[in-house]
Amino acid sequence: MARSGVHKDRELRIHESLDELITDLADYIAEISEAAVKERGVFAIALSGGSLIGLMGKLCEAPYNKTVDWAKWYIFWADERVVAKNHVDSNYKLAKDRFLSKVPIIPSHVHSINDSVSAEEAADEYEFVIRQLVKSRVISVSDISDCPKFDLILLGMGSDGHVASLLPNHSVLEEKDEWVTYITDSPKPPPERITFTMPVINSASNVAIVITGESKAEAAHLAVDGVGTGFPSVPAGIVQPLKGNLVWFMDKPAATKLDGSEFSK
Ligand SMILES: O=C(O)[C@H](O)[C@@H](O)[C@H](O)[C@H](O)COP(=O)(O)O
Repeated sequence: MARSGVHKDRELRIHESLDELITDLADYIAEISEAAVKERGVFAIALSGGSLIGLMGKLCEAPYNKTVDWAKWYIFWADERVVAKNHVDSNYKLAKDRFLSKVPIIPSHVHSINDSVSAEEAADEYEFVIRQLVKSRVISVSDISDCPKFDLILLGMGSDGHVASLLPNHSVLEEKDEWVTYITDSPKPPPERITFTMPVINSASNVAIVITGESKAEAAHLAVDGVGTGFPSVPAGIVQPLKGNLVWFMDKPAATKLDGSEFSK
């Protein structure tokens, strides 16, 4: 690993190469899955869209395809584009084509959104599904908020610093009451999306933000270094699980603008 350590209270794992990042990410996910299955008998994981899914690809290969207890996995989306499930923009389709169809996850454990209703209805229905699964303890519950406590939420970050579909300078960032909400004006197409709210992300047991490429370097700097400085950070900088762990996975180009010689070289 190029550099790994705590920087401004954040656990950063900055990798020399994408291959190294991909292996570390697979090991990290496999370890959290094993710990959750040992502790709770199940593993509830929320995915995002974008480059993240390709970066998880190693999980479909040996040894992970054999060693991970796939039958205990329950899949959710931290955000989803409100398009048909077979649409090229669908995060479900992306995950299905590149990951879910390659490992023995039980189809009924895959909880995607209803793609035949409006964004608002899809968000409401998705929250209802999550509420049922919290009741049956497939998803744990936070002991400090009334929020669900996912075992792991995986996030990518846009070059504007958004995570899930929580956009900078958007009222969606202020949503505190709902678990799942919606937007209809995403600048990154398609415009209609559902998204976990920040309180849900910050109630997870584990959150990973996976960032690659130089186009993310400025936002990574604002997110990681902007915290505690008194000025509003980008949405990624507001991710800070209240009682969970947060790990930032980066490649070197994404880390080039971080403060401090140790991390920015
Ligand atoms: O559906 C989406 O668009 C996402 O879930 C979004 O939050 C994504 O993770 C980031 O935009 C990063 O995407 P890239 O890694 O492809 O830049």
